[in-house]
Amino acid sequence: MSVNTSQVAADRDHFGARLAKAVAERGPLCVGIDPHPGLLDAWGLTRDVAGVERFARTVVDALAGQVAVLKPQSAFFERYGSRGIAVLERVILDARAAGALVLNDVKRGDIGSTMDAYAAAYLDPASPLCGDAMTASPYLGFGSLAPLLSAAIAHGNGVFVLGLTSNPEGPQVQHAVAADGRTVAQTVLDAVASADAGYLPYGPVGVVVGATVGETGHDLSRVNGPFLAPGLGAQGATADDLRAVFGDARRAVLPSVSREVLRAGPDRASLRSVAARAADDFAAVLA
Ligand SMILES: O=c1ccn([C@@H]2O[C@H](COP(=O)(O)O)[C@@H](O)[C@H]2O)c(=O)[nH]1
Repeated sequence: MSVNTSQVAADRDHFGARLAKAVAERGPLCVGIDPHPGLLDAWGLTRDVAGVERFARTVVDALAGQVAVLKPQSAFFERYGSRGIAVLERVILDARAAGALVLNDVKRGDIGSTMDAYAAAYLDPASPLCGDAMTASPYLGFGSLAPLLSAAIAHGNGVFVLGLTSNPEGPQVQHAVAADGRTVAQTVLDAVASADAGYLPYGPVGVVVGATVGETGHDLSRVNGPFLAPGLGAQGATADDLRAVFGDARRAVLPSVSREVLRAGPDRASLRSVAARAADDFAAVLA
């Protein structure tokens, strides 16, 4: 696919370089901010927007100065309408101000002209919802993501494209074989590899590969972008699974954990210590 690289943000590094720096300084960990109703209960918070706000601001307060990436799961904020979105805006602002990169987990995918609007919403610094990166679905065709990729490059931000997702239903679509004999997921991995060609240490277009997927036989070796690896902890995968899933590609893996860390709250010191231990465990496997 072709992406307009002529407008690369001149004032800061591209996302791959920013992510590599954050991981080098803070360790390989992305913590999800997923205010599940059950977690609100466990934290002694109300199941409403006030509870979500207290929850999310506690996570930011505890972890934004420590972990490389925070990943708010947009659905948990959207469910409360405009007041939930206002909380999300504040989370993005505060987390970035404290030094964490923010990955908006929104999994957007639509026709190209609508993707222009999603690009403006999540990747253009003029938007209050702009973070450092967003998640996107390539299942309307990888080419439909072109507006996101162009905007990401223009603004020094990133996009994580769903490749091999952590859920058990994923293989039904992602392992299906396309007309050229490759699996659907392999076509996504190869398209990501093309989009990131030439970048050092890796490019701004990442791919989601769940730590739960096992050894699928997909070729990850040509991908020159970061891998986001959810599925650790609550979904059953462990640090050791990263070695089996990613093999030699594991230098570029960003492990992502939500519930397993969030269960340590609301005590901030406990959140910090569980996150620090997770980052150390992952670093040992990914070295
Ligand atoms: O393949 C995918 C893509 C995204 N996710 C998201 O990550 C977190 C996982 O939460 P846990 O509590 O650590 O299970 C959640 O926000 C998902 O929407 C994923 O799990 N798998």
